[in-house]
Amino acid sequence: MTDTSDLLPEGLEDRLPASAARINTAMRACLDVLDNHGYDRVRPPLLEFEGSLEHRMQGITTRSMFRFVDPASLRTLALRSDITPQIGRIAATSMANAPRPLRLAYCGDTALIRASQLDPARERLQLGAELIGADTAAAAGEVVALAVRALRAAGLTGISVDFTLPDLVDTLAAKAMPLAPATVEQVRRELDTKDAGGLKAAGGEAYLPLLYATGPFEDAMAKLRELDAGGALKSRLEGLEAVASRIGDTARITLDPTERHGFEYQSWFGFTLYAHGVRGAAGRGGTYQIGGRDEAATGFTIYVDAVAEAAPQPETPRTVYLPLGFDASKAEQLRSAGWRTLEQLSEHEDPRALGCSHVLENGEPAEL
Ligand SMILES: N[C@@H](Cc1c[nH]c[nH+]1)C(=O)O
Repeated sequence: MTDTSDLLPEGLEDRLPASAARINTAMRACLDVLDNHGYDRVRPPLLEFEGSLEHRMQGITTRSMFRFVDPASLRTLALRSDITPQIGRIAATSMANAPRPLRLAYCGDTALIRASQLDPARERLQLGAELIGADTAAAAGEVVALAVRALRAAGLTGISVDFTLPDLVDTLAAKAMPLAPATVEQVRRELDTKDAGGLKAAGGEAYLPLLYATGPFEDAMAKLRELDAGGALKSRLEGLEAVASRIGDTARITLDPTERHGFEYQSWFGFTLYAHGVRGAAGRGGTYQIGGRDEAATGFTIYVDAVAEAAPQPETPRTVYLPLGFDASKAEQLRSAGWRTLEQLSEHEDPRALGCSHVLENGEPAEL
């Protein structure tokens, strides 16, 4: 019987060995790719002052974060729900004088008060890279290509990248397709729900073609180009072309120019990563502005738990049982040759039940 005090809160779970091993394998594969591409790992803390998480980037609210008063400082702390704003803080403060572009990588747990219906988990392992000091098409291209490489290294297949233009409505509403400030949000909402009738009723008739400029990249781009009277989107569309050419055929590309779910702070460019077998998104990224220093940046975050679930099962390592009185130097030799060892502690152990595939016999591993 489980004592109720042993239960975990909703959306939180223990990762037992098989699941932890999958996560570890995926995490290592992705981190190696980031390191190989010159991204230096940093480790911001799990919690910090609420204000510093909130003010770093536009559109972040701490409402979805766990918050409490710190008995030491008597100030409100928040548990991070996203690591990117922390990287922004590091770039704007302790690494403000580091040469640009600055390439940083990270991996750590995040927590959310309220999960979504699609993904009930309230603890999520984020892993990512941020390229600080550039939000050009070249920077975005590097970042998207890197994200795709990381997912491939984790063993994922059928990778696709869905591009979006998070500030599209604002850009168009400013001049090319003017909207009264009061109707901008309404138009955005109708575009979110892809409701043509609602869009017209809200006074956003001019925005109707945006509803249809979605799908496979080239087709959707052709429609967007048609719409771009006056060239308000010219530089953005060229940017998208450049990013797409960088990805080549390593991933399928689609475009949904008005998608803004999950893009609270991204500016001209955003993307969502999908892959075969991954429930929901495998990751997300885009360009953004770091507050305080007002510096442009581009980056991505991979949602490791989701990725690990879909990644191929890591190979079961060969484990050799070391019976009482074994030769320590032989055991050391086996470990350096890639074996996993397990020492006998007492009589009457069952090496097979303990996960061993071999036993050390006459100085050599013998199959069990
Ligand atoms: N941290 C963002 C994605 C991102 C990273 N860099 C820029 N955007 C997320 O998890 O949705």
